[in-house]
Amino acid sequence: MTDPTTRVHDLDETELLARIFPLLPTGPAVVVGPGDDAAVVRAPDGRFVVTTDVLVQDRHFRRDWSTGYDVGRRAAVQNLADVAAMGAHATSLVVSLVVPGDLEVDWVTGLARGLAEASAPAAVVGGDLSGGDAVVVSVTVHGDLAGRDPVLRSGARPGDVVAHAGTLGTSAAGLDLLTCGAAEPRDGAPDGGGPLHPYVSAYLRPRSPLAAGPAAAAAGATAMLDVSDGLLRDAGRLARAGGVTLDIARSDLGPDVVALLPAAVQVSVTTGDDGDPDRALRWVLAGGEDHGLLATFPAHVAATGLPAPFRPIGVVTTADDAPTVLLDGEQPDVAPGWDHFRP
Ligand SMILES: Nc1ncnc2c1ncn2[C@@H]1O[C@H](COP(=O)(O)OP(=O)(O)OP(=O)(O)O)[C@@H](O)[C@H]1O
Ligand SMILES: Cc1ncc(C[n+]2csc(CCOP(=O)(O)O)c2C)c(N)n1
Ligand SMILES: [Mg+2]
Ligand SMILES: [Mg+2]
Ligand SMILES: [Mg+2]
Repeated sequence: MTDPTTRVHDLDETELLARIFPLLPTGPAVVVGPGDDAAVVRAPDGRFVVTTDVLVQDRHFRRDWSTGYDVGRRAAVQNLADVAAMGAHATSLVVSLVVPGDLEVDWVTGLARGLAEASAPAAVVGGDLSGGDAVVVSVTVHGDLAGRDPVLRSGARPGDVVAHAGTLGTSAAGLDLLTCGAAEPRDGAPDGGGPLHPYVSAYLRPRSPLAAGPAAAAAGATAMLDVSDGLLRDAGRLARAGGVTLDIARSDLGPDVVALLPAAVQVSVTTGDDGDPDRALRWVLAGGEDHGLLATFPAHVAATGLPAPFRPIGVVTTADDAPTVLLDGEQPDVAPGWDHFRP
C-alpha cells in the first residue's frame, strides 16, 4: 500500500509507472504490454502495434508560439515515432481533443490539417471531443509490423553498435531561442510552410525519420526507441531494459554540437550571460522532442552498413555494476533530460 500522503511529485515517472503497471489487466491478446514505446496486440488475423501520447498546453506547447497546425503536426509525429520505434508503420490514428469554448475554430481546423498532413498515408479514423480550461490533444496510433517481430527496448547486447537516426538537440535549441526571445515563433511564416527559423521549426513541427524504423527492424536492430525525453535519459531506458551499458562517443556527436553553437551563442547574447560553453552539448545530450530513433545493431550489421540515415554514436558493453549510459567511458556530468514530475 502506498503511504496515502505520497504525492505524484514525490516520485519520478518510472516510479509512478511502476505503481500503475501491476494494476493493469492483461490477457491472451497481449504480445507486448506496457513498458515499451508501443504495445503489440494479437488480432484474430495477426498482430498490431498501438500507442498513445498526449500534448498539454503550457507543458508541451504554448498557444502564443504554436498554431493549431503546429500542434496537429507535433501530436501526429510524437505518436508516429513510437510506432516507428517498434519497427512498424502507422495504419490509423484516433485523436481526442480538449479545447476551451473561446478557442478560434480556425485553430481547431488547423490542428486537423496538421494532423492529417503529418499522418499521411495513415488514416485518421475518429476521436473524441470535450471542453476544458486548456488545450489537450491525445492521439492513439495503430501500426503494422509487416510480419516482422517488434524491436523492443530490451534487446541490446554487449558488442552491439549504438546508432541514431535524425536530429539531436534542435528542438531544445528552438525552445530555448523562443524562451529567451532570441527568435520569434512565426517570423511571418504562414501555416503549412514558410521560412520558420530551422530550430524553431524543429520544436514547433518536429520531423522524425519514420521510415528508418521499419528499415532498422529489417536490418536486424536489436533494440530501439524514439528520443523524446533526451538522448541520455532515453539511452538509459535502453540500458536498463537490456541490462547493459551504452557507451556514447562524444566525437560522434561533435557535428551535432558544432551545428548548434551559433544558436547557443545567440541565447547567450540575448540573455546576457557570459556564454555557457556546454549549452549546445546539453541540447544534444538532454534535449529530447526531436523524435529521432536510437537503436542498437549487431556489430556485423554495422560493419556492412547501417540502414540510412542511422549513424553510429557508441557501443553496448556489459553492465559492470548497474546498467547505465556513459560518455567516453565516464558518467556524464549532465542532467539526462526531461521528467514530468522532476522538472
Ligand atoms: N498511464 C499509463 N498507464 C499505463 N501504461 C502507461 C501509462 N503511461 C505510460 N505507460 C506505458 O509506459 C511506457 C513508457 O511510457 P512513456 O510515455 O515514457 O514512453 P514514450 O511514449 O515512448 O515516451 P514519451 O511519452 O516521452 O514520448 C509505455 O509502454 C506506455 O504505454
Ligand atoms: C512550452 C514548453 N515548455 C517546455 C517544453 C519541454 N518539454 C516538455 S515535455 C518534454 C519531454 C517530452 O514530452 P513527453 O514525455 O510528454 O512526450 C519536454 C522536453 C516544451 N516542449 N514546451
Ligand atoms: Mg517513445
Ligand atoms: Mg508516452
Ligand atoms: Mg516522456
